[in-house]
Amino acid sequence: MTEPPFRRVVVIGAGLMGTSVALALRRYGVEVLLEDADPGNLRVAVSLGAGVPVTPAEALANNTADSADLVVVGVPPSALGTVIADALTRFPGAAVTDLGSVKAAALAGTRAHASTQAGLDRYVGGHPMAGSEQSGPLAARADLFDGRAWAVTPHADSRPDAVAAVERLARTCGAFPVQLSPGEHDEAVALVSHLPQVASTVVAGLLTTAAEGHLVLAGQGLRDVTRIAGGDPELWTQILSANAEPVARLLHEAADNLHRVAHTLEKRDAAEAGLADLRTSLERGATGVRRLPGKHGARPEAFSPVPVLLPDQPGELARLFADVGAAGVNIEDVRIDHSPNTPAGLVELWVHEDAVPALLEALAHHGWDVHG
Ligand SMILES: NC(=O)C1=CN([C@@H]2O[C@H](COP(=O)(O)OP(=O)(O)OC[C@H]3O[C@@H](n4cnc5c(N)ncnc54)[C@H](O)[C@@H]3O)[C@@H](O)[C@H]2O)C=CC1
Ligand SMILES: O=C(O)C(=O)Cc1ccc(O)cc1
Repeated sequence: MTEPPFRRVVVIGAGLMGTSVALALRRYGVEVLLEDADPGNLRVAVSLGAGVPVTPAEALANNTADSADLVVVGVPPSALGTVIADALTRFPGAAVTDLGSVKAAALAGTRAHASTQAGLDRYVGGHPMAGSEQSGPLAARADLFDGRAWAVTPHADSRPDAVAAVERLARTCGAFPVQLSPGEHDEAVALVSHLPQVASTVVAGLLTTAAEGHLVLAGQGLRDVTRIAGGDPELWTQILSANAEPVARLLHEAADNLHRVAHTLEKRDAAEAGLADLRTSLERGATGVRRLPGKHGARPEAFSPVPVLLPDQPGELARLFADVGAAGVNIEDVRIDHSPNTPAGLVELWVHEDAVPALLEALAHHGWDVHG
């Protein structure tokens, strides 16, 4: 049997993220010790098979301090500085990383709380770019990070072996590491994570006053745009306030763009030029979305959607996948639009452009209702 990638890893904070990391490591037989301030969360994480529970006192008594090679801190942003600094003291032989969404503030908090700056060279920030709008260990998944980016953010004094350990953690969890400075990371996530969160929240907020009868019309587009608005308000208050300046700058820019669109719509009778402005805004959005990388951070590929009507009966999705697989067509992505009160769902199979003719033929052969 091949050697596990780590001997022993301590995860502090066994919520959604910490427990997902622990479950991902357990797949490779890594020994995982779990700590959490909330005994209920700790119990759930242990019952899911994420690792062995320890209290800080037990960790010391068991000599864990000497034998852990890595400590992963998965606590909320406001607790990161104290918990990382404490871990550097308690585990003098280990590299220490965290999963926090904002990196400059985590580093500053660690510096402020560290009893000695000497151990700081074992700290390397980390941020898996995967998660969910849910929190707590019950929502954890071993495959949460598969194919996702994982930001690794060394500071000027980070040791190369600590950086290597964090990159190994990312790869072991199925992600691909992307190295950035803490400041560069915070600028990047302001755009790719924090601005979308606020935009989703603002749109979803408008739904609170909508008439019930109007909400029945909601389709997949609205659900796509508002899913992340369901995230924990306390967690997001901490994330956004820790990255306030870059996020506020982008929000002002987005607000200017929204004002321009609103203004154009109000003046639409005035001139064709107004419509041209509107078209330009819509085209800019379409151009932006095409810039998003595809699977594993690769250049976006030419995938096409093939919508199939799926009867709402047990086993239909499995039958559809089996028919597609038998035709030798690889499904790159799947979206399911299931409107309430309908006896069927719409499944969008995203496949390589070249595979579309073979897929259509196979679907017709097996009697599937291809939509549109
Ligand atoms: N939720 C998400 O989708 C993502 C979250 N993150 C980051 O991951 C970190 C954890 O977030 P989640 O797992 O979503 O939160 P969570 O609320 O599911 O888990 C946090 C856990 O930390 C524990 N905890 C709090 N203070 C502690 C302390 N002082 N010592 C030990 N345990 C403590 C809590 O009891 C809880 O079990 C945050 O820093 C967040 O910014 C990063 C990427 C995605
Ligand atoms: O649910 C999703 O799709 C997310 O994007 C979750 C998420 C939340 C916070 C992060 O710092 C990173 C990812």
